[in-house]
Amino acid sequence: MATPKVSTVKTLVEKPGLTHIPPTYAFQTRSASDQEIPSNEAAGEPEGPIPIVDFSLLTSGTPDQRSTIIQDLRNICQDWGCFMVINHGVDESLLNKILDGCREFFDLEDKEEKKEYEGKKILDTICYGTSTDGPPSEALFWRDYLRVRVHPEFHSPRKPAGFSEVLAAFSEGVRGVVRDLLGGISESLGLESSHIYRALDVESSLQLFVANFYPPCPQPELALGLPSHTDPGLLTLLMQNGINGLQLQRKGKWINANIISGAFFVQIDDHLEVFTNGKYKSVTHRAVVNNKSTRISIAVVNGPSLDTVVSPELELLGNGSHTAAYAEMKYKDYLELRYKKSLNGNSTLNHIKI
Ligand SMILES: O=C(O)CCC(=O)C(=O)O
Ligand SMILES: [Fe+2]
Repeated sequence: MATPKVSTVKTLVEKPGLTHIPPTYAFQTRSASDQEIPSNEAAGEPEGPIPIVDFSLLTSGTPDQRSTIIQDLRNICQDWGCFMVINHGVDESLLNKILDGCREFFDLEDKEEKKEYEGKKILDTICYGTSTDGPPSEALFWRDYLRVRVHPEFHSPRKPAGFSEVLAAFSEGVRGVVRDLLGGISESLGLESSHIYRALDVESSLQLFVANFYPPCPQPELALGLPSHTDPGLLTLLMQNGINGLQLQRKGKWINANIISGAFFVQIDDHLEVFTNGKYKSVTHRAVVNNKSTRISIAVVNGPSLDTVVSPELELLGNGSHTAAYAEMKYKDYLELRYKKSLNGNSTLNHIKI
């Protein structure tokens, strides 16, 4: 059956005099798990601010500083599953250029370049769309997006001019940060620094670049930008245009992730949860919207290679004294399974939990 075309939220807000959201975007149609905690109520920071990791101490600190940061990473990954990374070495001007480039992409006339990338599937190279990227559902989300496969082969939309060079430099910079973070995380688990990188073929990592565009919404308390979900990869690095809207589920509450300007917000994803046999859990998150400013976020989902079969690492199972809590699965098959379902609430991880 052909997918009915749904207009983007950008087109919707450009119509003059929009004071109410169309009923298909209304929160009441959401699953019970999203309704339990309405979008802006109960959001706060009950456990103190999100931890901050100084990346420069991991890469060029003294041995003492490095071992402290690795111990911090162990505690943070176990307790929070997410943190902000400062001093990551990716040039601030590059971060600004990629944000500007994404805004220009969303500003292209719909009839031009963007049309070519509509309605594609998860493993297609470039996809532009609205709402979530699973199968069409009755409820819609206040979000347009561009998703591009940038590694192991690099792809890019042809427009806007110069975007491709910026995207290549940005995704390479992110891969460098991911490599060193995975090194620190490996050590935090008592493994050799290069262990995760080698075991999960991160050299050929599937790296997905996702730009999310959330225009002002006239009734933000009734709509959501993205529903509750976890990301499928190993680590997601996220940045934004200075407008907050990301929320994390922590100890049964939604809390606001107020991201420091210029920092990367790092999340543990499903496949680090599998690899660590649940010691480090992937973070459930969602995006709320506001009625004042357009929010753009960029989430880079860094995975193993598509052909890597991921299973709980034997060395972390204590030589057989713990049993594996997740079944093994090829990353490619996991992605296909995940994008067959609608995003709302249910984690794909539940399919492989033993
Ligand atoms: O916009 C955000 O803050 C969240 C984006 C996100 O979760 C995603 O793209 O997977
Ligand atoms: Fe996400």
